[in-house]
Amino acid sequence: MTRKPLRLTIVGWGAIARRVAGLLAERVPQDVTLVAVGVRETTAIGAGLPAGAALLRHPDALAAVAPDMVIEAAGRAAVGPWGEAALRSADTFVVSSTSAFCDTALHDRLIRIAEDRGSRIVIPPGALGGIDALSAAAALPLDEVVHTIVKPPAAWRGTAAEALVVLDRIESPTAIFTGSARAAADRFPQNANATVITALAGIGLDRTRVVLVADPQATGNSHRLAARGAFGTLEVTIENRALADNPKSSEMTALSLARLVENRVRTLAR
Ligand SMILES: NC(=O)C1=CN([C@@H]2O[C@H](COP(=O)(O)OP(=O)(O)OC[C@H]3O[C@@H](n4cnc5c(N)ncnc54)[C@H](O)[C@@H]3O)[C@@H](O)[C@H]2O)C=CC1
Ligand SMILES: O=C([O-])CC(=O)C(=O)O
Repeated sequence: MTRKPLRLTIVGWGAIARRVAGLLAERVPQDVTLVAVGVRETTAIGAGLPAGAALLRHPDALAAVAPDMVIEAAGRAAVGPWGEAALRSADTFVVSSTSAFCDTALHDRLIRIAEDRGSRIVIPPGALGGIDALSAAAALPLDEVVHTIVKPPAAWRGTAAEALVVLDRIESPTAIFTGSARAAADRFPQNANATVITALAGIGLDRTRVVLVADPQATGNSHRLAARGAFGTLEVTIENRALADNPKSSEMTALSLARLVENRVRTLAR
């Protein structure tokens, strides 16, 4: 029996969205159709929108394209409106801007809609490695989870870090934040989404400890997860290359999203 191509919509058309669309077009062209791209009403779209993909300027337009899966790769503000519409019209809503889940009311509202409609919210591993192990380990008590993110100063430009340190002048690794995952993702929504992934997989937003570091010697974005509990201990470090179009976001985030979609259409998921 032949499977019908997966009808995919991506919300956002920035560094991650374009990379994911490119990877899927290259790797599984027959199995996935990008039926639409969701943008803000004010967004000017340059060249590069795949042929046949509709441009949606409002979440209400989602129902008409009948997607199977909607991937958000836009920003924290997009998760609520696009998520509500996606969970009503698609079976799966995949969230990249996971900092949105610091808002408990939003989290609960999306869960309620998903339960009502029989749809699912999926949190991909994003920029991280080892999330599968942390999530499995959380079936037993966890004592401690620490997530350290190290990025070059350029990745912290345009964020709350600028009020704390003079990014152009730092000469050695400098901690710009230490605290909970909730506070990290709230203050650094463009740079600390991954801490929410860790928190949701492990011991939650308030118990997960986070350290954010600006390092003038760093050439990419590194994430170190350290966890201790009844399962044993875990230490995973990933040194990610940043995406060419956005130094704040890692290439791995796009690769991981492409894998998630490919696994949905592959006979052997891996
Ligand atoms: N979960 C994870 O591990 C990671 C998550 N991220 C997050 O993923 C998101 C996308 O990242 P990038 O592609 O690198 O960012 P980007 O800035 O390159 O692209 C975002 C695009 O979304 C559009 N956009 C913004 N708000 C929108 C809205 N309300 N509705 C529709 N479109 C909107 C922008 O115009 C832009 O084209 C960001 O929130 C980023 O912080 C990034 C890296 C890792
Ligand atoms: O988690 C985020 O917001 C982005 C990040 O650190 C990465 O892509 O390495």
